Amino acid sequence: MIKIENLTKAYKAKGKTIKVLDDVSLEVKKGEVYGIIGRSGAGKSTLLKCLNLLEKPDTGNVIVDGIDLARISKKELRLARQQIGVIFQHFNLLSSKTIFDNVALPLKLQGNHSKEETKAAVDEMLKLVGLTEFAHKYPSSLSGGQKQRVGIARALITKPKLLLSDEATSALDPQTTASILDLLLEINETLGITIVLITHEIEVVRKICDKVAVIDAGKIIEEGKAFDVLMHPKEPLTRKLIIEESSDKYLEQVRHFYKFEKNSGKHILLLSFVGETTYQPILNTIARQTDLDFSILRGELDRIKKIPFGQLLIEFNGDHNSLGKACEIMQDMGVHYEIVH
Ligand SMILES: Nc1ncnc2c1ncn2[C@@H]1O[C@H](COP(=O)(O)OP(=O)(O)OP(=O)(O)O)[C@@H](O)[C@H]1O
Repeated sequence: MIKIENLTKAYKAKGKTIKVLDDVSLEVKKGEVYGIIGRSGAGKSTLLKCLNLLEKPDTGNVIVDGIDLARISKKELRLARQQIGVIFQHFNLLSSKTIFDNVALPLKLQGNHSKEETKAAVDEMLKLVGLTEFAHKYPSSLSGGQKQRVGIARALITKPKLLLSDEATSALDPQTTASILDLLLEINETLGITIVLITHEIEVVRKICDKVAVIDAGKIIEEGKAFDVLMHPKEPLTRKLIIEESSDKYLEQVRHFYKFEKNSGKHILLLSFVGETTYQPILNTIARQTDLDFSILRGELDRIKKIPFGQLLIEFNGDHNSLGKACEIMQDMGVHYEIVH
């Protein structure tokens, strides 16, 4: 669906050249939800804007649905953009227009739809986002989550194949964020629309992304299935994003806490369970087959997209042979473990 090849982009400011995208290549398959995560200033917005040529890359190719957007005429680009919907962090609604007119706007700009067609299309979109009864209200009377629903309806009214999301949930509280992410997932699954989103929140990646790319200083430093990257991050920055913004924070706290008890003879392990292994009686098995005692320091169950996973932070007490045996058992049962201390 999307192929970005060797993209570079630099801005000139005050006589200096700042390289914002540095040889970025990535591929998004049809129907995927693809997340691009990074810290502020990493180049996320610039990369997203290159996907619909709102920013023109200095070099490289932006191929969307087989068309290299950087190498077509303005007229062709206008047509290609009709296949790309965009939603924004601050919704970008027109405050002087009703919800109905905001959603109808892209069709009006296309200029070739009858009043009846437009009404039918807007009604369909408002139903999809659950705002039918808000058609004649104005944006100022809506909550943030409702405004974003209007933004989504407006983005989808031209029936695009691709939806770009520019930090669409960053201005929303956690509960509203969850409902908007659910809506995006429903749209992806029922309408088959490919979604590319940029975010600085690992939670967004965890909830809806199939794939994720981590961007830092204009370079993609890690890329892969969201599940693999979240469970086994390779790069220190990815790990930091996960630890800073998710409940994995406790791992850092434990590292800090146990730093003073180096010779305690205790071993702290973080166990990660994926899919079916989540439901296995691993601790029971270890207790029966080794001389280790254990205490559970912390545990949680969650999902990455739809795959269940669990994490347990365990303090094992016993000799190294027993610990080795426990590690073998975990390996045999498909449980990933990390010796924290
Ligand atoms: N039009 C511009 N002119 C000059 N510099 C720019 C321009 N747009 C972005 N930049 C610079 O490019 C870098 C990347 O900006 P970009 O907005 O792509 O990052 P980001 O990862 O989206 O950050 P944030 O999450 O804070 O929005 C920043 O250093 C920014 O100051």
